[in-house]
Amino acid sequence: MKLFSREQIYEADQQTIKKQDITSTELMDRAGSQIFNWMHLRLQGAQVPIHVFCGIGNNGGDGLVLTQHLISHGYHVTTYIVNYSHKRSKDFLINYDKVKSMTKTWPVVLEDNEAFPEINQEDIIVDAVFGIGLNRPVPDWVKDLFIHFRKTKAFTLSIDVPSGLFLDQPVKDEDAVVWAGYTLSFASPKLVFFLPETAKYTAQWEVLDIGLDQEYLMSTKTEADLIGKHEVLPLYMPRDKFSHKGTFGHTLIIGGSYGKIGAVILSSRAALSAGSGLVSAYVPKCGYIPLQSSFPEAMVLTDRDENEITEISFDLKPTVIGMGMGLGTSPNTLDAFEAFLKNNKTPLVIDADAINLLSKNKALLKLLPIHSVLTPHPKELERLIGTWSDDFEKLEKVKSFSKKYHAVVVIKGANTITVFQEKIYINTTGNPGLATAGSGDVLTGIITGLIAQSYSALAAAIFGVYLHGKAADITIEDYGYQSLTATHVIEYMGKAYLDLFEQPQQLPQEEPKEDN
Ligand SMILES: NC(=O)C1=CN([C@@H]2O[C@H](COP(=O)(O)OP(=O)(O)OC[C@H]3O[C@@H](n4cnc5c(N)ncnc54)[C@H](OP(=O)(O)O)[C@@H]3O)[C@@H](O)[C@H]2O)[C@@H](O)CC1
Ligand SMILES: Nc1ncnc2c1ncn2[C@@H]1O[C@H](COP(=O)(O)OP(=O)(O)O)[C@@H](O)[C@H]1O
Ligand SMILES: [K+]
Repeated sequence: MKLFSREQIYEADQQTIKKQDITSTELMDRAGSQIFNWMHLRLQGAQVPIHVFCGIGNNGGDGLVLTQHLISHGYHVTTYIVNYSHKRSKDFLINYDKVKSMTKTWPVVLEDNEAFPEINQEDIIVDAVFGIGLNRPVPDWVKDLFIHFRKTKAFTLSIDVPSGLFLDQPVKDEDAVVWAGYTLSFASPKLVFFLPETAKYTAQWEVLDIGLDQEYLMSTKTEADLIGKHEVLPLYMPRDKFSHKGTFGHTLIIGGSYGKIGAVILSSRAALSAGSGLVSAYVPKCGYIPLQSSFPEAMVLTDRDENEITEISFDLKPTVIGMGMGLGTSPNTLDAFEAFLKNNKTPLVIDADAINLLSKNKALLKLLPIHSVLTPHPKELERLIGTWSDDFEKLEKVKSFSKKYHAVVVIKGANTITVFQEKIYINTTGNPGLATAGSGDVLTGIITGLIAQSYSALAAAIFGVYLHGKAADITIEDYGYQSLTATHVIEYMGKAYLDLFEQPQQLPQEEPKEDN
């Protein structure tokens, strides 16, 4: 799913109005009516007090359309105008007059220095104060209103975006944003719903279809895409009947040190579960027996040293190499890594201590083959690119890094983000069960195993992150969050693949009645 920017959404509005020959008021009607339908389906006329807070722009206008439907369907609704400016939008005014003409109880106008209405925890707040038009910090008294919302603990439904949340700037004051229980967004969810610092402002979100011009939406390229099943299915490569293990490449996993051989076992097993034809592991001597005995499918090569990698030399031609898991960062290992990079031409997936070695010796970055995949968690990323002041700066820095080194960067986290040059891909699978030792090693193995099967580096990163998260999502159905282990993720990879082709469940249909 594309994540449109603010400018693109305004453009989609304009194109829709032009091509469908409708007025902006009609478009607002669609938006407000969709919000109403969503609420009506759930409330079914329940007499819970609903407080609709409308700003003076088009977000407020959406709120006023909603209000009209709520009133005409007999809901217990109170409408407030949050009067932060006198520059009211045309469609706001049209709907303001409509509300006034249909009820004797006119909207309550809230100004600075006025008491806020009493709201109980069981009530519903609809937040239509600011939408995507927010362009400067919210006035102090409006911030106080948002704090009031939070204190009531009432369920808060935000229209389009939680008010006070900028689409392209960090939040400087978390009290100046509405903390939504649910956000109903138009055109697309917004990038900020997925970034670590701003995701918390809406517990859940949903996109409502307001019939925007399909041609514009389809043909417009976005800076960010949300990755779900629909997006990864076209990446999937089916297997030919006459294929053999050589068809699916040879993965080499390089890593491990005394006490950290498990990381290599996890990555190697994950590469095989992802579908790599052959898997070899290159480890210090102490890793030989653990690998051979726990993972019979792998071939094992060893360093001359017992405890750490001191020289990377092997007599095989891998399709791709995944490296860094459990590697350590000793001077001997650094020397081996540098010597290896100077001669290596094989595609690389780089994780953990291999990232740390690169971070300490930035000159080595130039030795990476193009389209290397790096899979840092936030701490590793910080070592690699330096600190950032907010998520937006982080993304910009990663984009620059990706362009400079022609690398694919996988920023691991709750919504793992893959960055390649100017474009970012936000993953939707995965869960907190993955916050467990070794799950990152598994991810590196999966991505490496996909490249072995001739997926491009970018496709392997996007698809690998998706499958890893999906396997974890299926695992928790059996094990719950706490008991999920990295090994489970490997074992559930098959189910993650099968899930790609599972049809959505259909409600059982009634049998046709037989005529007597
Ligand atoms: N396709 C779609 O998605 C559709 C979208 N629609 C809806 O339109 C919404 C966008 O509406 P919008 O452009 O009128 O802006 P909105 O957010 O209501 O703000 C109002 C005005 O407030 C001002 N302002 C800004 N910051 C301020 C501040 N801190 N303190 C004080 N004032 C401030 C600023 O005006 P300014 O004063 O800068 O001239 C701004 O224009 C969108 O989110 C969605 O709900 C649907 O109706 C149709 C289809
Ligand atoms: N809360 C979470 N939600 C979803 N995925 C998560 C969460 N926490 C961690 N993960 C995923 O788990 C993996 C952890 O990787 P990493 O920190 O390298 O672990 P390790 O070094 O133990 O292997 C990453 O793929 C990350 O995206
Ligand atoms: K809003």
